[in-house]
Amino acid sequence: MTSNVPRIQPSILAADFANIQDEVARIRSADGVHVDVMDNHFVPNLTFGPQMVEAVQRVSTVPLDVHLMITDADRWAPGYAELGVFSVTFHAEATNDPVALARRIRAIGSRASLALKPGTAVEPYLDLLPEFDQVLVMTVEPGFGGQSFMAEMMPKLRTLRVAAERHGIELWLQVDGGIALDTIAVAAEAGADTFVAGSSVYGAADVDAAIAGLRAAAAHRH
Ligand SMILES: O=C(CO)[C@@H](O)[C@H](O)COP(=O)(O)O
Ligand SMILES: [Fe+2]
Repeated sequence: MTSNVPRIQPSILAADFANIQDEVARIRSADGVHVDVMDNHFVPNLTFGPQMVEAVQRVSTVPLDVHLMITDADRWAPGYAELGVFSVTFHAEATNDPVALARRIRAIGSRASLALKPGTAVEPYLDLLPEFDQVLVMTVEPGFGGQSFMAEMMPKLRTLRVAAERHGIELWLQVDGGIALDTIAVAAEAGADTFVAGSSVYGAADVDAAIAGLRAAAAHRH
């Protein structure tokens, strides 16, 4: 995945599941593909498991950014790293030991990413940031695409950006939920550099134009 910012990662949650190979090919101009794994327990929705992630990995020309919305991440997340995906995101609310899990994911060879639900404070994690490659600040309640962007999450991004600079680390700051042309600049200005976009990309008539438009709107603020 390019380390050039801003990075745009369309979410295949908004794609046509009956046509997934073409849907993944359609976003080849993006910086990655975001794959939302949901288990009907951590969130009230059910999507894919490792078999589907492996299939997407086989046909994708862009790196896979796997977002695990599952309980018991300590048990299941390493298996996704073993598929060879670029990045594995697990939720802070779903692990007993985020540092140990991040170390396992990194040792297997994927980037380790920590996600925070809207109600989860960022402060307890600030001293641990060097253990992670990315932090995902959710800007909707996880579970569904097509929800409204929560601008009140922006202080978390600012806090994370300052803390990453204090640590002197290259931490990717990802936002997920309601990212569109009218919200991406706000998130970029608050410090995000990596943007998940489901409906605003897959719902567009011209997917390449949507990706380019998002990139331009976010770049404006960097
Ligand atoms: O993780 C999630 C939802 O829980 C996301 O990745 C959604 O897929 C984003 O969809 P949009 O809000 O961009 O439509
Ligand atoms: Fe997601």
